[in-house]
Amino acid sequence: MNSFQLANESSPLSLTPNFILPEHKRPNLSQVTSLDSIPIIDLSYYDENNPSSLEVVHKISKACGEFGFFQIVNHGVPEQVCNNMMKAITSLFELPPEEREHLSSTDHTKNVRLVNFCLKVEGGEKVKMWSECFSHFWYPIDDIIHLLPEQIGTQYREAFTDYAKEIGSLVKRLLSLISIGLGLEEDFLLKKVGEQPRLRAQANFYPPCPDPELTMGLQEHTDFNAITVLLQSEISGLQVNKDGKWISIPCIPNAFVINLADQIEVLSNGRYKSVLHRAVTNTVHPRVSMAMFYGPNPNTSIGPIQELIDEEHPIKFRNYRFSEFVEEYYKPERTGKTVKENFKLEDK
Ligand SMILES: O=C(O)CCC(=O)C(=O)O
Ligand SMILES: [Fe+2]
Repeated sequence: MNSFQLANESSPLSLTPNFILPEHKRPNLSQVTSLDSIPIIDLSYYDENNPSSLEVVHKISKACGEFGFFQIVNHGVPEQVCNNMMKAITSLFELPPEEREHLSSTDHTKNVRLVNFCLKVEGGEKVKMWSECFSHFWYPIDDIIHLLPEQIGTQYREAFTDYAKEIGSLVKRLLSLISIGLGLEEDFLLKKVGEQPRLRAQANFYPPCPDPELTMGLQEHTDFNAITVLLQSEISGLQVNKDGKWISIPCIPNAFVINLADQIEVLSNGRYKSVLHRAVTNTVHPRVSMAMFYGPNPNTSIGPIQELIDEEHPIKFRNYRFSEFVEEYYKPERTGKTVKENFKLEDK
């Protein structure tokens, strides 16, 4: 791919001033470390009939508390299903800009939308991100797949249908491992989050960028759902914040990156973390990723789980309806601050 044109722009992408971040928001790539990394967990060691597999539960629990992120291998999702998904996403972003433009929308409530995100800088102009993202609901898959517009061809529909079914089962397994790790009944989180989940998928495309130091593929954020399963192409770009430092996440063949999102942080009363992460660009290779967000239905009431509140762990967040959180997230005047801070209780 030589040049890429964002769907809502009239000329090929170039590093014009509206993509250039103010200095304090730039990625500062020389400070990023690859020495530390998020844990890699082999799920094939987990067997519910075998107590030694509690080691997997323990590893996940530790990763959730320390990093809020981990990678999983031998997760049981066929390689072919993942490859087909990646190919379909790549083809989608190869559609001519005028075809993608029909999908463009700034309305976050739309079932299907294509967006070029912006960063609202306090006291400044909006800065465009060096990426284009295509998102839509993914549950129940057989009901939503035919709602995708015509230009989303059969390659994407077929690949996505297979992929969504696999990820649906994988998330259920992960939620049960995470529940056990928290000392809860195995189906606790699934019941809480997954009765009638509201799930979005987001395919991200990051074209090569002439100067990755000046721009960002996706600005730092925490995910506001419950848990995210990320599939990335073999080009790295994801970075995770650990104790104020950025760590770059290596690409491992046939692995998924799992991250906890805000609702699990609240439900676990802060024991598990939803941490800041971002995507940076590179000068040579286009990069593709697919984030499958798994979150509660807007009517679900969320708050720290009773069993996880005690003298040593005083309650950290107030109760709310998930729709309230989402509303706060999309407030136009919102700038950098992560939304979960608004639901924190004062330290006593
Ligand atoms: O592309 C990536 O690696 C990160 C994507 C991401 O964080 C998101 O879609 O929320
Ligand atoms: Fe994210």
